Amino acid sequence: MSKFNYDPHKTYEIGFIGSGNMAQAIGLAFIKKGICKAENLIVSSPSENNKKVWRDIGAAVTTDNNDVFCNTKIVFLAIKPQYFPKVVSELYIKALGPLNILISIMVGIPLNTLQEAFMLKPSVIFKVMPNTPSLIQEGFSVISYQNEAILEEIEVTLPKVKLLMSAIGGVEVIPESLMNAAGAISGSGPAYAFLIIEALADGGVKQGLPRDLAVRLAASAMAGGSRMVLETGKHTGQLKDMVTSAGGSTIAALHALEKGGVRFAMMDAVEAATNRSKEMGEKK
Ligand SMILES: NC(=O)C1=CN([C@@H]2O[C@H](COP(=O)(O)OP(=O)(O)OC[C@H]3O[C@@H](n4cnc5c(N)ncnc54)[C@H](O)[C@@H]3O)[C@@H](O)[C@H]2O)C=CC1
Ligand SMILES: O=C(O)[C@@H]1CCC=N1
Repeated sequence: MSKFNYDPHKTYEIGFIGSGNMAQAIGLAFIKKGICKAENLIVSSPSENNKKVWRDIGAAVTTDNNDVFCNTKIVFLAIKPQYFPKVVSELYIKALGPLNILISIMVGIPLNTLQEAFMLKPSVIFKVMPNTPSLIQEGFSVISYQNEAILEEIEVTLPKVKLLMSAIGGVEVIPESLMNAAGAISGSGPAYAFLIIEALADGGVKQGLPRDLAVRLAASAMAGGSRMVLETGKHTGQLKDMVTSAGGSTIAALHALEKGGVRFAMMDAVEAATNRSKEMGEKK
């Protein structure tokens, strides 16, 4: 077992079981926003991959998940859902230390599966679907908790979870029944945006634009359009009509997009991600 900066006698504020892309997007943002000092943050994963960034900022790094689970107040489960059964089987569930909030960001894994595995008070376990723009504090997290949670207890823990996630972007508490569909848009959505930006840039390159200019133009148009939806509150159709001059260039492009089935494809994408999320949460 390799450990770096790890103090077995210390209680850590925030910990991640799994130190990969999403853990980094959240954890590094917490440190950048001053939510948690690096020395009070601990991560674990079996391999030495993606550990350098954590060492470089001075976080505690270990290969033993129990160093996180048994010594940390707020623990994020940031492993792939496929690894969850093995990970939880190796945790000292009964040797509970200072843990007072457990946040699963694993797509698909339902709250009742987490409850059965950890047997914690329902007000301790949360399911959160964040996204990678959290890294630049432009994320969005949907949050759900167990219906069985006692109101007085959830009124203590839920605000802490909302405060954490709101430090790195927007937050919304929703019923667990909506989490798969919500994650299909907000969790996976950044990947859809990157694909669209890449495709628009390809179109620009085909018309003679330098690649880097085409990418910047595409990304700015997507970012600006998104900000207009979020900040004006206008209907997307109204905003689209503000761009689409009669007989102009935009309507010609929109015609091509509709002919290419872009709307159909985007709806299919959300359905595919929702179904895959449900599938990953099903007990094997
Ligand atoms: N990447 C994203 O945009 C989002 C990811 N998520 C969820 O976050 C979780 C992690 O996803 P990513 O960060 O993208 O994957 P990743 O592959 O980048 O990171 C997974 C981490 O888990 C570690 N790991 C593997 N086996 C382990 C074990 N037995 N014990 C401890 N750590 C172990 C790996 O070494 C790696 O550090 C997944 O459940 C995913 O559904 C949720 C929302 C968005
Ligand atoms: O692709 C995945 O499974 C994860 C969950 C949402 C974004 N990435």
